[in-house]
Amino acid sequence: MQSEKVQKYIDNFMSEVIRKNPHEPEFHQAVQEVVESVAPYILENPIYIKHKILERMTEPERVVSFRIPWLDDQGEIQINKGYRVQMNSSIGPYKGGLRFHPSVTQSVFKFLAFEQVLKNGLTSLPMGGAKGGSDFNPKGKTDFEVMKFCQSFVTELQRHVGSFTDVPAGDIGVGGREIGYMFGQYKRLTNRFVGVFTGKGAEFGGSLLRPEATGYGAVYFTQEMLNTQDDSIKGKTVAISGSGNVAQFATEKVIELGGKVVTLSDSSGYIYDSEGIDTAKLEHIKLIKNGYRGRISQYVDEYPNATYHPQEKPWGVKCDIALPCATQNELNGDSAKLLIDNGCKCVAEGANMPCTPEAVNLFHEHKVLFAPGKAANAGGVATSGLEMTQNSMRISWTREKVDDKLKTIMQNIHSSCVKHGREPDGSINYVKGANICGFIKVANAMITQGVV
Ligand SMILES: NC(=O)C1=CN([C@@H]2O[C@H](COP(=O)(O)OP(=O)(O)OC[C@H]3O[C@@H](n4cnc5c(N)ncnc54)[C@H](OP(=O)(O)O)[C@@H]3O)[C@@H](O)[C@H]2O)C=CC1
Ligand SMILES: O=C(O)CCC(=O)C(=O)O
Repeated sequence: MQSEKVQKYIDNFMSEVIRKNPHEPEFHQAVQEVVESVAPYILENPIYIKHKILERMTEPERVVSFRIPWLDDQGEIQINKGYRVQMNSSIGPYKGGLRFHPSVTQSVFKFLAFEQVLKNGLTSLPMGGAKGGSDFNPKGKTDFEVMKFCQSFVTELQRHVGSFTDVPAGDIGVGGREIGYMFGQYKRLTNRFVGVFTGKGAEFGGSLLRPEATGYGAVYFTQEMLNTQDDSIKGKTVAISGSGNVAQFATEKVIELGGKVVTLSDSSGYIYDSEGIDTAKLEHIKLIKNGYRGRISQYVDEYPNATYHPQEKPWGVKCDIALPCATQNELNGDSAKLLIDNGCKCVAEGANMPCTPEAVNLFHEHKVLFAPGKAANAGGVATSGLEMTQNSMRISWTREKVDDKLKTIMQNIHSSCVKHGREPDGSINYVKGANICGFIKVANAMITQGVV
């Protein structure tokens, strides 16, 4: 419960954000959460009010949107819409992923870019925040069509990015295949072999462990949260949503640490395997999703003891830990109630903003350990930062070295959340901790750089 003065500040601020950014519900949601966390801190430190930091932080430095024409395999012209939201460059070049999914809007990219600014601030690496992508749907497209689309996308995007300007990476619908095509086209257009994308193939400058980093990092963060209660992942039952990059590698790390993953999902439904998804089963899922680009339902063809639940989410199963790793707002208040009633004690967001505000409030109310995405999934962008470092130095670190650095970064983010998120009753509000810590880093850089 906020004081009357703080609540008034939040309400006034949000009504202005909504007035200036109409019809952008995801962006409003992301800003509201941050403002609620930082408002008391800002009111105690009026320098941030004088410099209008929050007003500037919620206005993107630049938004570009553009046409992407390309020819499909039938020779027909297709037209998609492209975006890049360059939100904040006060602590480094813009940095953040590209999403290819038919559901994207400017609101989605603004929320993702805003989250990215604070997340990147938490990593302690010099990266500003951006996000972008297209309403292109890679599902059902041939490799050749994906390549032609990526080439057209980069033909416009290349004007706005660069290794000292803006360094995109992957997100939903964008993995190693797409980054390879985009890197190739950028090199061809500019005649420069530079680290303008991260998540590249290891043969041409990609960091070892970048594909694994978001999922592994989310599990390292979960482990840190459990450590505060003298607990661990070993022996725990874990429900995971999604079956893409983040979900696959979160599953891999949970298995390695002795936990039992019982669910994975995609946008069509979820699978439940009461015996647990072991390494061999996970390899089969990787083949289905990355090799055939198939559906998670195909898992039960190979493992008939498991069950498939079409059009449902996995949050009704009994578990100790939940890792939502698919997309925004996939876990609502009703799902949170189910998880709490079934004894779930820890939730860490592998995806960006997968839990609705109602769900987050319930987790806090019931003292469920809850990690927001900007802290828990920061391992991906942090390892992208490590890829940028390796590219600048023209060297390649071993997998072990990158993993050590990733672990340390996740531990440091956890400590920062504890520092700023400790409540009077001793519990840790990781949302508050992450938001205040990310805010301070970016805000102080903005003040130092003047009114820009
Ligand atoms: N990749 C990275 O390094 C990082 C990713 N993230 C976040 O993690 C999340 C997952 O990204 P990533 O694993 O890379 O993406 P992928 O494209 O590899 O996988 C996405 C997964 O989520 C499912 N999904 C997508 N949209 C929906 C939807 N509307 N409803 C239900 N399921 C959906 C997909 O199912 P289907 O196959 O049916 O589409 C797929 O299983 C995103 O929120 C992303 O922003 C955060 C930090 C870094
Ligand atoms: O690696 C990156 O630059 C971006 C990762 C990303 O998109 C995210 O953290 O949401």
